Amino acid sequence: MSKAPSQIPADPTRDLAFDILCGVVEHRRMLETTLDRSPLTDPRDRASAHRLAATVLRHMGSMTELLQPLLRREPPAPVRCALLMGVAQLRHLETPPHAAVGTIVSLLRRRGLAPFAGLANAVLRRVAREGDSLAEGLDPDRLDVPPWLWTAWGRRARAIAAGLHREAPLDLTMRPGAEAPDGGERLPNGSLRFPAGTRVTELPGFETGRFWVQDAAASMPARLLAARPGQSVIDLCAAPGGKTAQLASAGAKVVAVEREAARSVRLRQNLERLGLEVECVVADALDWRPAEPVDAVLLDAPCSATGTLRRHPDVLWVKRPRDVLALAKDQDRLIDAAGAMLKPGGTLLYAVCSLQDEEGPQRVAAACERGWIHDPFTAEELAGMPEALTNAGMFRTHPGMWAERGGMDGFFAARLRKSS
Ligand SMILES: C[S@@+](CC[C@H](N)C(=O)[O-])C[C@H]1O[C@@H](n2cnc3c(N)ncnc32)[C@H](O)[C@@H]1O
Repeated sequence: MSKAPSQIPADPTRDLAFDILCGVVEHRRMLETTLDRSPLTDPRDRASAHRLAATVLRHMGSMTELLQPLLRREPPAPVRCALLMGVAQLRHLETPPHAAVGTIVSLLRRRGLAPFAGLANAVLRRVAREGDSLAEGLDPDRLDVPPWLWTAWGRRARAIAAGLHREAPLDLTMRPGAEAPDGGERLPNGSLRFPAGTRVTELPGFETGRFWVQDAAASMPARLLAARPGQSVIDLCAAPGGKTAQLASAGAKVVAVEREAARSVRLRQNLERLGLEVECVVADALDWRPAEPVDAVLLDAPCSATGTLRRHPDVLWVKRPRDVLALAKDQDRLIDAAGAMLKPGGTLLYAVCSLQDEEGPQRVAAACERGWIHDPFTAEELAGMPEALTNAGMFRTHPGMWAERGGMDGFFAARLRKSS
């Protein structure tokens, strides 16, 4: 007999994970957007919901394939999301089978999908019993990446996919001269690495601003700009401020330009915690211009963010090829806006957290056709991360690099000079 709704146990964590997944699958809504809108306040519940949803998104292709022989017809999208949550609990999150099945059956009843509760019960029990044989012969690396991305990544695809299946560690950038918290691994590029799941706010020195969170690869563009004390630098597209903090703590006079007012508040809060003085401007970098042209601009341009898929696996299923093309056009416009802020001969450090050729090497080639001069990075400049130096003197990483150390985000950077 089916239970009356009042008898169904509440489970806000799984409800939120379900909402996140339906948002991604049905509306191409980013995970953070649903999380931001959720009324759930308990940080542990939010973290659990995030973990469950992210696990589904990381393994979505292979888990969908595993379910295929167990379904006679295609279930509605929300039911598929619930089934995937069940499979993730059984196969990737070590939830005991009775809880993995029971929680999904309850979820379907709570969410007005009671007619599918029997199906979920039968299908998930089979996955619990026969999951290993059902998974035999599947290629998770290939299946968990949408075909357009697999093709675009070419020879890097398998290594990137393997990186996607690992949870990202926590990397910190230290303020110059600050004492490092115990227990971290010092990486060759200078970042400090802690295991995945480490809570940054609990590390000694967080409140007093001795460090900030920044993936090892993400710390490289500002390191490569090598700002000098007193040098005027504009940081375009600045929030939440990891690169601004690097430039300011190197002693540069930094103006940080951010278009979104809410993100600019976060930028200011982060800089305040770090005790760094920076002029923060809320403006569109396409229109804003400094009073005087400057020596250097760092442009960390908005992009598809495919380089961050270890932390944001929703990117895989939300972004489309046409998004990459639109973002690439925006990047051309931002590069030329940066040109209008620079002195003749000034330096532009263009960076994106993208793995796509269209956002990266192709933008540099297009900029050179418009009169910019590409100034290659040298092996000495990239001594801390030599594997990231491309033959053309650009900086490029992907999540499969440094696999034995826990990987890194995908980033691209190149140095351009404004013609004199
Ligand atoms: C990739 S994030 C920047 C990350 C940041 N540089 C850091 O290291 O912490 C891109 C940022 O650019 C901002 N943005 C996008 N388009 C912009 C524009 N035209 N002008 C200024 N900021 C923009 C977004 O709001 C977002 O905060």
